[in-house]
Amino acid sequence: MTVTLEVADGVGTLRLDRPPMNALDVATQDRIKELAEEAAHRTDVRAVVVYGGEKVFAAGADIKEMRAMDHTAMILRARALQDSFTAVARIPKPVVAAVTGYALGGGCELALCADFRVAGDNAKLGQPEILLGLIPGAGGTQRLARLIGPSRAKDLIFTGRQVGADEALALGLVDRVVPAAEVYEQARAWAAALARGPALALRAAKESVDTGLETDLDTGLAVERNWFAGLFATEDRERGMRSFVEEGPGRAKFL
Ligand SMILES: CCCCCCCCCCCCC/C=C/C(=O)SCCNC(=O)CCNC(=O)[C@H](O)C(C)(C)COP(=O)(O)OP(=O)(O)OC[C@H]1O[C@@H](n2cnc3c(N)ncnc32)[C@H](O)[C@@H]1OP(=O)(O)O
Repeated sequence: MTVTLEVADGVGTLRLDRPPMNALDVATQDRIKELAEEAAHRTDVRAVVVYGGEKVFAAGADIKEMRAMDHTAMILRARALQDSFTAVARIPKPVVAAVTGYALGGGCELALCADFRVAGDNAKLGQPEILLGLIPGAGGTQRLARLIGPSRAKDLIFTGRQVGADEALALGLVDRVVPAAEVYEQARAWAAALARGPALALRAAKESVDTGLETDLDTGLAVERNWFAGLFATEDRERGMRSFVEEGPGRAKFL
């Protein structure tokens, strides 16, 4: 199986395993969607790590498979591909991408669907589709521009160039750079800390920020206030405020 979901201590690891470069063929794309939806619904999954293994995150869509495709096949396939990655982006829980080695094309687009990206110091990210006469087709033109800004996104998409970990950090494309051997450990620790947090409040925060990026300010403010008011009905809110009042400054933290 090219993609698995391993769950332990509240963290679900969505693991790509299609040697040598985790090229994302149709079967892998469809499996990512299935497991992202599973992770979204499982109550024993409170945070997710997307991981490609020690050597590579994913070198993109499977060029050898794509080469055999014609325009009509791609018209039929393109939406399913976007939906596969959107399923990851729509997981209503914190998602951390553990980026080792290459995250190119669809690989970078998959990492963009996470809330956070931890990159190894040898990581290389980019959207090289232009070198194939294409553009990103799995959400990259939208998510990359939203994350790092339109001109920086256009630089990477127009040129197809790869950026190393330090430049990716400076661009805001990744959030943390760690020694390559520690990527999964650090990403999982981050996810595990978030998994200890108030699940509904985390879901509310993610949905409010993400919806706000996709709509007008009034609608975004409406989403925020509905979630804010709704959270007053939760035990986490009771517990959090009680802890502050009764325990003072040393009150419990989850991060
Ligand atoms: C009927 C339906 C059919 C549907 C089919 C398609 C579905 C829809 C898909 C739509 C996707 C749209 C959005 C995404 C687009 C893309 O991602 S386009 C691809 C972007 N990625 C790239 O351009 C990277 C290509 N790879 C490289 O540049 C290099 O391989 C590398 C990553 C820089 C590593 O170089 P190096 O270390 O020198 O290793 P190599 O020898 O090049 O590679 C090792 C083997 O891995 C194979 N490989 C690498 N990348 C891919 C890939 N993307 N697809 C397929 N295979 C890949 C490479 O061929 C080598 O294989 P072997 O020679 O057999 O060892």
